Amino acid sequence: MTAPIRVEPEGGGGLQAEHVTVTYRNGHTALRDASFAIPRGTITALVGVNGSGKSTLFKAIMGFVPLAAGSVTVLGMPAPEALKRNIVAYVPQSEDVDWNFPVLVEDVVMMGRYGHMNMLRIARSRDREAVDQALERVGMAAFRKRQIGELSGGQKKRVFLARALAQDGKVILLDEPFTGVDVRTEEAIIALLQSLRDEGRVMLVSTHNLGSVPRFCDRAILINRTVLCHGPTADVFTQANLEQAFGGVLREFTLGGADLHEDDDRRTVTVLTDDERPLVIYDTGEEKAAGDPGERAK
Ligand SMILES: Nc1ncnc2c1ncn2[C@@H]1O[C@H](COP(=O)(O)OP(=O)(O)OP(=O)(O)O)[C@@H](O)[C@H]1O
Repeated sequence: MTAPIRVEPEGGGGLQAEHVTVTYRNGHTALRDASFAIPRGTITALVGVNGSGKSTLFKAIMGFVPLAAGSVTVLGMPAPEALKRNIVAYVPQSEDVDWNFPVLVEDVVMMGRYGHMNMLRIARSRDREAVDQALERVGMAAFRKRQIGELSGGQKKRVFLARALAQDGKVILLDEPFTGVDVRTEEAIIALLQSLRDEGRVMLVSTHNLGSVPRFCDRAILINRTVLCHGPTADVFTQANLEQAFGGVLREFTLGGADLHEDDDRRTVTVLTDDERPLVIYDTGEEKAAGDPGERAK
């Protein structure tokens, strides 16, 4: 793979990683020299093949795994400081959660308030209000007395989103929030993320739903054990960049000519998919000027 890019700091002081390297205890380096910068008030997609280091990046930002090198800056402060101030919320992948743990939905959401409480963790009225509002906002208020393990996959995702809302995270990391959810729930989650963006929060969302990314993400990061390319979605989400990031893993087919038209129309439709919702690229058939391929690896 190509060498990582040099990142110019961008305005807004949102979330910035500089030369981040993560090596697990077994000696495996899952991320090497990964750098990117995301401004405030944006939704950024984190996209890459299985094992490319998406979850590792989230865990590194959250301080769950140590950085072997590099640094992460959150809203202009070092990540450990931002974590101490409860600014970063994390919605983990479903596989990373023990659903058999006997806990009510409202208790899960209250966990988002722990960082705002004292050592005894006694909830005050503002904590309870935050939980109520968060449950309302994700449409799960009616389920608050249910055991978390009794919910469907999409409902569980919404509860964990509510926990992040109750925490009032200014930076929200979501690890595959759309996996296993139906289209309606996906739409509801996207609408929620958009309203959080409009409040000026920073969202980093890992996803395999390539088709949804251009629709709701302002920016994208392509990752494969380092950051290959990052920037505005329109610059990053090109066929060439995605093919580089996914190699042979991506399914791709292009329809044109007699497959698509009964005349000599030169337009084509290309479908790229990582086996979730596909990205569809319409080619007008006109000669394209050489575009700026995002802020990509040189
Ligand atoms: N605790 C760990 N110890 C050692 N290696 C690990 C550990 N967790 C993950 N890895 C390895 O690090 C690499 C990156 O894993 P990671 O979970 O970050 O990938 P991912 O991009 O989130 O993948 P997916 O799309 O499948 O969720 C993989 O090769 C994985 O096997």
